[in-house]
Amino acid sequence: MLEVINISFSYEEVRALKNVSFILEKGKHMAIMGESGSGKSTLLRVIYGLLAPDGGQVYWQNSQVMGPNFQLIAGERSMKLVSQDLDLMPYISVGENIRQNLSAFDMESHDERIQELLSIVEMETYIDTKVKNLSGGQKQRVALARAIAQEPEILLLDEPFSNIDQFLKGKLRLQFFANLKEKGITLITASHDPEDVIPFTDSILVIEKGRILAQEQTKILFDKPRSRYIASLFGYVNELPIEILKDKAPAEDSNILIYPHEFQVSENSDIEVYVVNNHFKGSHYLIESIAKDGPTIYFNHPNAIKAHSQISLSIPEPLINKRMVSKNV
Ligand SMILES: Nc1ncnc2c1ncn2[C@@H]1O[C@H](COP(=O)(O)OP(=O)(O)OP(=O)(O)O)[C@@H](O)[C@H]1O
Repeated sequence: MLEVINISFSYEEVRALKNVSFILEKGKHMAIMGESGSGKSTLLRVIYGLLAPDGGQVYWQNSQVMGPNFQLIAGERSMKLVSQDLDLMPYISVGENIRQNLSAFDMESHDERIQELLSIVEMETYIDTKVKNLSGGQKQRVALARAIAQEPEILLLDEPFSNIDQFLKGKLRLQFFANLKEKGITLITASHDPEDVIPFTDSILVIEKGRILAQEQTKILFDKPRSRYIASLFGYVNELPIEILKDKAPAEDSNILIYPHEFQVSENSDIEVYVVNNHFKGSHYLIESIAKDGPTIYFNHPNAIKAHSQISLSIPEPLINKRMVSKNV
């Protein structure tokens, strides 16, 4: 079990982490999500032992992770961090970069293991290529393979797929995360891309301005987000005044959060909108519209809808109660 207890950290003027606490069970996969600058990378660096916190402690399997002031080589040995700067050696080959992270024992099995690791990230054909000649996405894939060369107990990933193209990303994520689960490796992934994490994590830790807003199972967080900030981590969300539901509106001074795919187009319903624009999304259109009483509403529809058309939208009843948020959040 990883225990992060009351961690605070400042970079001179900036208080990057404020009283951060959470627990992660061994073998579980968790994402840290939050806007740019919210403290995700800093938190990973404190957990790994690269930064010494101003206050608080980190424990892995009941022993304390000692920070840089207590170790000759910074970084906890049972963990691996793949940071945004990747930390590869540019002038040696892909294969040799990985070999550097394999154990000094069992040397006869190294070639086989390097092949196996490169196949997980689909880089077998680059084994002899110097790292300096790779693209940004290819370097990320080598860094991922290198990080699991000697199966760490915890893997910490900072925006691990940010430079990898869409063609490969889907398959790579499936293969890579499935491999970690199979090996029982505990995982923390910092990301602001919902596609990177939602299908692959057991839970999400939401962070804003260095404070934890929520730690919840992924599906629960999506179904019942407590604020627009949290819902926005899953993609675009509409925040509408509850009065838009007319006589169905509960007598509360709240807003309601609705994702674009949740609206239903139905005749004579409460929300009448005029279509402004259509945005093609591949499997559907995202329709931009304006409600009669003012707010802009985005909803999904299988087809494009003519601009200026009048459409009636409804919100499924079960969503109404669980999506109300205070107007001040
Ligand atoms: N080396 C540094 N010196 C001073 N301030 C820093 C340093 N690194 C980060 N910060 C500040 O600390 C805060 C948290 O930064 P951090 O990099 O942890 O955020 P993040 O959530 O990982 O952002 P991103 O998603 O853009 O990578 C930000 O306000 C940032 O400007």
